[in-house]
Amino acid sequence: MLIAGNWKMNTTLPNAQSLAQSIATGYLERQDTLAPIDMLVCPPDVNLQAVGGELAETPVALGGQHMHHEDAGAFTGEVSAPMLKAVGCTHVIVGHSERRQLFGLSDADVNAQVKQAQAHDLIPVICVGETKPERDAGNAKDVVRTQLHAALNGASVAADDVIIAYEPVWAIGTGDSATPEQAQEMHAFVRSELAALHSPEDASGVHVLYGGSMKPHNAEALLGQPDVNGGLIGGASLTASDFLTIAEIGAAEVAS
Ligand SMILES: O=C[C@H](O)COP(=O)(O)O
Repeated sequence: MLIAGNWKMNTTLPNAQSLAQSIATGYLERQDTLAPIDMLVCPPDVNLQAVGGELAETPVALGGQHMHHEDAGAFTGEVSAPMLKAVGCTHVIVGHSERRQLFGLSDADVNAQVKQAQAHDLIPVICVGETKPERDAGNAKDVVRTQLHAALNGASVAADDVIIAYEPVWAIGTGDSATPEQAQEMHAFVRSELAALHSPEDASGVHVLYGGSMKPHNAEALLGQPDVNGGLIGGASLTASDFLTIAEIGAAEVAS
């Protein structure tokens, strides 16, 4: 079980420090409860180092939200895997739908970034998911299959090397999450595709996270699905109490 927060383009430095302090304090108060699960936060790049400092006494991991597939060079505005590593990141989100839709990220870009992350011992959290028209047309699984196969072409699918996040685009930031049944159906499909691509052994160990309006009120039902191994949480990760409540729900699921 991995509970991950994607802060997106939110938090100035003081806000990020304050949020991270609250998460650290809350984590330490609940550490016996939360010990069985993994946690990750992905703040804006400019706040990574400060957030890492605030979380230093906890096992909460640090991740980037995006990165370029080259080590360095004339790529104004981008960050690289070595830069993320140097500030303490262990993970990086790759292929978020907002990067795909708003910044033109292609499947080929996602693939290059996945391989670059793995080459630098960063675990890519690969986001896949369909739009509403694609779901309504009955194409959701085809879209996810295409994104998944493209992202993982030539990459490692060992459980320690990759995380998949199923994020239906229509559920992101809308308050309209997938139903637990919809999530389970797609997560099982993702796992079957991973098994076909590589091996059932690898596929069974890969974390497949759900993202899209996961909140304290719906986390139990979503995290209770057998193929849902955690959440990639946007809005609710910006409130420490909500993020920690979801983590507690995840821990309870592990314990049950
Ligand atoms: O990366 C996180 C997802 O886009 C979910 O965001 P959300 O929880 O605000 O819907």
